[in-house]
Amino acid sequence: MELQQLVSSIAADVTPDGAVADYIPALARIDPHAFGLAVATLDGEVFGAGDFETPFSIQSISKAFMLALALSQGDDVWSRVGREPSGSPFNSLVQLETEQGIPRNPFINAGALVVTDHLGYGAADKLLKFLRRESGNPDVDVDPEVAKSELDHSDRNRALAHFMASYGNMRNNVDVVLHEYVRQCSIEMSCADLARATLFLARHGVRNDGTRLLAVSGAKRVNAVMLTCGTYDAAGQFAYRVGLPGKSGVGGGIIAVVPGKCAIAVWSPGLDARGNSVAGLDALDRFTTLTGWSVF
Ligand SMILES: NC(=O)CC[C@H](N)C(=O)O
Repeated sequence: MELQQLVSSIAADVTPDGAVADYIPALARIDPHAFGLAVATLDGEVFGAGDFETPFSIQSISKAFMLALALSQGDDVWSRVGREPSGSPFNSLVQLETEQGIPRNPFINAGALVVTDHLGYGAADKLLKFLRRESGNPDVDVDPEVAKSELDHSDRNRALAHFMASYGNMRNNVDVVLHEYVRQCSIEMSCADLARATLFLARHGVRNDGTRLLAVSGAKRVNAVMLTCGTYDAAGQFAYRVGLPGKSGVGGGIIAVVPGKCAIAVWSPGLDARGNSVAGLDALDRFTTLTGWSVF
């Protein structure tokens, strides 16, 4: 089947379900029935269906790009954050105390706060610049309303950051780190933008302009951490059903990578209990089952 036909038939077959994230009030207003799917092939061509051009809040999908940016500067971030699945919710505090303020991985909130701190002041602007270039969309930007809403409801993330600071694992002021973090999470992109922006991970580290962000081994590592940790305490289920490196966000988006072939972005705001898009997971499951494209 042609890719366009495949993407359209998956979009026609899935049924949006689940509950919209409401702990960030600005996200609670999104239509839970929206659904978009885009597949970008290595040459940058995009096949999309449904609401694939509608911008949405990328939330924790930003964590995958932030890790890539941090690793493009070297490996030293690994002295401050682990790379094991947490088996705990994305905003959990419990492991931090027994593990002396070193978060399990860069894709739970604690880990992403450390990566943000590692990149320091201007981290969100650096990410924005990268995403605009890779997506080819100069209008990619932060939604200020979501950023404010998130900052106004950031007690949990603030607690995580202060707790890590107490172990000496925060270099910058917690307010600065939180400001950078909520801006990254509040970036709005469409599935088409995200699929194009994720292509460097399918191209073993090579950006859309042919330059390299990461060495082959660096891209392998980001993909590996996405596979094992990208969907929090559902990473086992995601690997089982989808069989690809993936990263989700509570805005209802998920990116996934087929190394050497394509990047996929799917969006449907209804979430399951672990904070992953119900229809997004279903669509990716169908995609890898129908194409046989998986890392296994
Ligand atoms: N899983 C997510 O997408 C969580 C991101 C969200 N901005 C938070 O910090 O809680």
